[in-house]
Amino acid sequence: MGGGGHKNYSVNPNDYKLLEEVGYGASATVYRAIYLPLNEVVAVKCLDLDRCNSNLDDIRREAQTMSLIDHPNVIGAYCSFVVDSYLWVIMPFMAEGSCLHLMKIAYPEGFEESAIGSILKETLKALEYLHRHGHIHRDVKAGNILLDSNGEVKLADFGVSACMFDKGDRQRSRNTFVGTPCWMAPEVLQPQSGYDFKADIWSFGITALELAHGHAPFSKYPPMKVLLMTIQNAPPGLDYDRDKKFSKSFKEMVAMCLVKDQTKRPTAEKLLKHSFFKNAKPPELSVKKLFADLPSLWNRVKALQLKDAAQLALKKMPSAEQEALSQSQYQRGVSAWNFDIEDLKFQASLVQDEDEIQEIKEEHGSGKVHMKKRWQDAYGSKADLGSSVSTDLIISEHINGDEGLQDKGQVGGVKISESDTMESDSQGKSSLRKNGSKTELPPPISEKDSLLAKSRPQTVKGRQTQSGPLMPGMVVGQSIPERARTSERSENETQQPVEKAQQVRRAPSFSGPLNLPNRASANSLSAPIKSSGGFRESLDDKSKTNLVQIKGRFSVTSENVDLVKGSSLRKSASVGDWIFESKQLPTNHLPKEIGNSSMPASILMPHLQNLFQQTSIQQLLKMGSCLQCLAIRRIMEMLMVLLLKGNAYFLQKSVSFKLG
Ligand SMILES: Nc1ncnc2c1ncn2[C@@H]1O[C@H](COP(=O)(O)OP(=O)(O)OP(=O)(O)O)[C@@H](O)[C@H]1O
Repeated sequence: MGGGGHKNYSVNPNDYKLLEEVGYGASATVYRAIYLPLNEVVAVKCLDLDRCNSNLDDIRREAQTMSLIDHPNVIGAYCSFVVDSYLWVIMPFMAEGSCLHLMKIAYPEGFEESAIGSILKETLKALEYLHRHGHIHRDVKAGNILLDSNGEVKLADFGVSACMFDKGDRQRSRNTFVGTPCWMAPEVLQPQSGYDFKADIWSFGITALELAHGHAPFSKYPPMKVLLMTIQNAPPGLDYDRDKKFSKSFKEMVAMCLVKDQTKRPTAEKLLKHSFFKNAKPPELSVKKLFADLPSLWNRVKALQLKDAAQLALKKMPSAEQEALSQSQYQRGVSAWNFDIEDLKFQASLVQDEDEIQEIKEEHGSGKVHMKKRWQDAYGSKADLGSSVSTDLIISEHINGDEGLQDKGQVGGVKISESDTMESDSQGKSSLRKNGSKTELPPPISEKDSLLAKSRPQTVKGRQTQSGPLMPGMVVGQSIPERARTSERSENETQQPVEKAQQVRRAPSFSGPLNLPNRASANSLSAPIKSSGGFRESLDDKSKTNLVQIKGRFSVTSENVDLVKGSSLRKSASVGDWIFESKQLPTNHLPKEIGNSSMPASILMPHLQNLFQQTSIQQLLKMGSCLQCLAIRRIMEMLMVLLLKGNAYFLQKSVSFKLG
């Protein structure tokens, strides 16, 4: 397979010894591992096929695409094969993980410009390569830019993401509205506009801001609000007071990428010639030093998990483990959360009148302090990492050589070794450094340890099924298509052993309302809502007539769907996707009783849904209509009243926005 140079990597899972977990995404867990025949460290991404929204053909096609990728700045796969219900993707191990992880752990306010320049230049080379070969990455973000200890930079998640496989007919037939707006170009969000590789240039510009600030613009807002802001507001840029430190050429480069008219955005090739990149330092000079004093990747990951677990534990809300986690994750702009009252409040506030939008525009443009304050309120400042013992768990030397934090179970049928780690954490430090300043870190406390233990997957012996690689021309084991095609089966059905082993992290379900991984996930701490990834094929069949929009990560339709009844806004099977489902109802007006808050929510809900449905998102987005906004807002307020009265129905349901 591609990306592997001339070495051969076997498709036998027993040839890979899984070591520490180094990353966790919407649908996959990534392990550092040893490829035993060569005694070589590799990364193994265990992609949960049950959480993929794709059939095996899509997966195989993507695997074929991957096999053709060969560029030093694009991470390829050595090989891939199926183990139980997991697709294992074997790839080079990037010892410093993603830029997102690095920022979360040590640079919450972003990197310095020289490092940003180097990282972006390497990423842009990757994009130039992909675009030249006719590919759109569609998921450019700091979380998908991986770093190696020598400063090497690689763009990841091309063709391996579960969501990348989620495309084509299946996507269409679901009539869904999927994705996250933060990195998305306006044309991707807007119906009928279509998009091309220039969408990656927009995302690249957003990623530049993400690296500069530690977060993507608007990332504290709920998806719909971000969507509106992306479309209606002036493009974000480096115009805050805090951005004075950045060079003119950096600002100019970002502004070139973040032009709403895609035709006016430069190509990757042209952008590479910009002075900002011409003057960029080699990554070994500017990137390598970023992690010089940091603990090993897996210990950073553990620290992030601990931090999230601690926050979860300290949430006061009763019986709300997931809810609490969702809150915490939501505030961090992550890929998954549950809708509860607070979330609904957020959602309610996302529909703004023009005054509000104007206020945000001004706020954004002028970089007023309270924007920053709000950001800090939501995310915490850099001091979060170490300042609050009660709420934040931090890396400390105690994490190194810790008390069994590693999984000692089996994943995908192969035992994860604790003792066979290739290198001990000799780099472990008792403090973290951020931009030269040190943050002293308290030791973990027992409560946190116990939380972590709780979040560990159970040790379950998994069945080993080596089913062959997903390679061009190769036949995948017979059981796999069946498995892949039944990926939406009920969770009540018999689970595979591996699923059981990981069920603690599999709260996202196919059958229920929006859920969260009820495990502190280092990745989900910071990862934005996962895009569905994959290429949306151009729509040429008649079935698209009800589609409001499908290209890109968003697919908005007005067509009736009968997916998960009663749960209309939920995560897709791959956790990070938002799905706004549409369900036809008689086009009656709201009943008179709608103002009566004693009316059962179960009765009221369909009418609310219907009303939402009547409000075309397309029109809403295009018009930015005050009237519609106000109408929706009013409905949301009524919904709030009901919710606040403790209607359990709503508390357990994902809120439904019928916008299609
Ligand atoms: N080759 C690798 N070497 C080291 N770490 C990796 C590698 N690939 C992925 N990771 C880590 O694992 C994390 C999750 O991987 P990945 O993003 O591919 O999974 P995902 O399910 O697609 O996640 P997401 O939902 O964030 O896109 C990454 O953010 C990164 O930190």
